[in-house]
Amino acid sequence: MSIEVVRASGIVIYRRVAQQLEYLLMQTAYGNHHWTPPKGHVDPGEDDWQTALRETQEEAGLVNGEHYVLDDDFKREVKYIVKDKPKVVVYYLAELKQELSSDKEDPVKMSDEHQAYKWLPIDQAIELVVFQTTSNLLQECHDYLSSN
Ligand SMILES: Nc1ncnc2c1ncn2[C@@H]1O[C@H](COP(=O)(O)OP(=O)(O)OP(=O)(O)OP(=O)(O)OC[C@H]2O[C@@H](n3cnc4c(N)ncnc43)[C@H](O)[C@@H]2O)[C@@H](O)[C@H]1O
Repeated sequence: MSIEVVRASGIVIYRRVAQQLEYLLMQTAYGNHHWTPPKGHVDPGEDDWQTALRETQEEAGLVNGEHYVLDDDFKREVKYIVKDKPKVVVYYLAELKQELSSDKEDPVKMSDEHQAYKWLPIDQAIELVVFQTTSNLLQECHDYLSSN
């Protein structure tokens, strides 16, 4: 018998403010109000890439090309257990366009699924997400961007 794996996908979006990288985190309006990058379940007939773009638009109001530029080379998986089922979240990486990278021009528009969002430097972002696997993902993004 095969084990059912819950699959989701999303995008780690960062912006550059005064030479510093800030990462977008969103807080759920439900459950334990945890913080993650925009992401969601892969719907039937979708691939990870389509889901990531759709969920980012639905949850943050951000559109590929209009608001952010995706990194072609970065793709990582975060794995954990939710309600006894394994879950895999595929994350892509994207930079918010420079002309939108200030609080004044901030284009993020939340849906009802979230109650707050923040752009945070890496140390604060890692502290807020709490979960080790998601913290590791953010650190990996940061190391990748710092070395490029
Ligand atoms: N409790 C609830 N009450 C009401 N409606 C709810 C609900 N949970 C989900 N929904 C509904 O489901 C929809 C979400 O669908 P989607 O938006 O499509 O999917 P998702 O981001 O993957 O959902 P979720 O927030 O549950 O996932 P996560 O893995 O972060 O989180 C799932 C669990 O894993 C935990 N978790 C997150 N990241 C983790 C990690 N890295 N390691 C271990 N646990 C982690 C979270 O704290 C959380 O407990 C919402 O519209 C909402 O209506």
